[in-house]
Amino acid sequence: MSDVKSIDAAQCPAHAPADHPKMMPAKVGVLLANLGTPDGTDYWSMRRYLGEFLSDKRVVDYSAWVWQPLLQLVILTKRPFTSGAAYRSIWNEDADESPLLTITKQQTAAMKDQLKAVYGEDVIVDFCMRYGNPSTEVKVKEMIAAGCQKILFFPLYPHYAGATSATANDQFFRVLMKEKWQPIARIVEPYFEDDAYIDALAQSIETAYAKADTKPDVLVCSYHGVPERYLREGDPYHCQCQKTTRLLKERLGWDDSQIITTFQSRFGPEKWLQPYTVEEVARLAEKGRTNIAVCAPAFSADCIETLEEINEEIKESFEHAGGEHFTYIPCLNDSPAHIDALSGIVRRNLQGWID
Ligand SMILES: C=CC1=C(C)c2cc3[nH]c(cc4nc(cc5[nH]c(cc1n2)c(C)c5CCC(=O)O)C(CCC(=O)O)=C4C)c(C)c3C=C
Ligand SMILES: [Fe+2]
Ligand SMILES: [Fe+2]
Repeated sequence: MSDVKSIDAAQCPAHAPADHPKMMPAKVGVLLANLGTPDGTDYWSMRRYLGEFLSDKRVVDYSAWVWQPLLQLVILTKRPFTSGAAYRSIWNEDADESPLLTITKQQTAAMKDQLKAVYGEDVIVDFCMRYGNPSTEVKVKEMIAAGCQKILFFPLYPHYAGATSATANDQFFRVLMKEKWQPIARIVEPYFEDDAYIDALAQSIETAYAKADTKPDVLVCSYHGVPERYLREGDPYHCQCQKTTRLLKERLGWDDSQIITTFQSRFGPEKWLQPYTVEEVARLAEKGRTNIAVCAPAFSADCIETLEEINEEIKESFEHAGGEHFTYIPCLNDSPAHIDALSGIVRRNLQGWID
């Protein structure tokens, strides 16, 4: 059974008058964090979201003097329309929210169930977003108000990137900076080589291959890109992606001809990590590899970049170049193998705090 050490007002008789702040029984918080998503597909919802996201210097690191006029006067007058249309094509109309939000809620509910079975009521599980809602600030404050004296912060990105994991962590610590009584904090490490994560990916691929009418010639592992310069400046994201593909290849017992690494979602004029997925799938089709599968191991949940970019734009590029069969393999989302992997990572990281 779990045992969270606590202090309460009774242990502090000298300060027990009526105005003593209310002391909750001590809990441990597990806060899952993803990127964020717009509240709606209209121009202003899109502009608010993109404005916050693209003003983050961890994402676009140009000097504000150069970048902000371009962003505010050019990019944010056009992109909210084009991105809004892309989001509309994948929007979860029933819940009136983006798929990323729906799936993150499902993942959180499944994690809550698993961790409650182990730790009972002593662990509180919730999620937050780096941009938009529910914000990191609101969720951290809620956890503190609920008595979380320790918080495990878990950015749901298998691979570390300054533009994702680091900025999520920055935001978490920015919130803690304002607290009189700061909770003890831990950050979960990137899990790109975690056995259970690789196994969950492998299982999803084996299932998709077993269902396919004809076995794909090649599996394209398409990772979200970053500017190539970020790699030269020390960001390990590229190497961690390459390692995931290698481990996946070994786990599947395949050779180099059966699986490749590519990068997608290029933004702006700079050179990004290569090869670009959109070009590589066309090259594959031209070389006669007309039956391909594509998976997206860098995304813990399906989102605009997978459901729209891969399954619409990239598929179109492949078919335009003569490709015949395109299978998109969904992200791990709330699949039992994924939830087991994530829960295992959380349990390892809670050791010493709660047993
Ligand atoms: C402009 C630079 C961008 C960098 C660098 C970048 C890195 C990066 N992003 C993800 C994961 C996601 N990105 C998503 C959407 C998205 N990404 C960018 C730009 C950069 N990303 C934009 C402008 C957008 C919005 C959509 C659009 O207008 O094209 C999402 C999906 C959000 C959703 O609501 O569905 C995810 C997830 C990673 C992993 C990464 C670097 C490693
Ligand atoms: Fe992105
Ligand atoms: Fe590398």
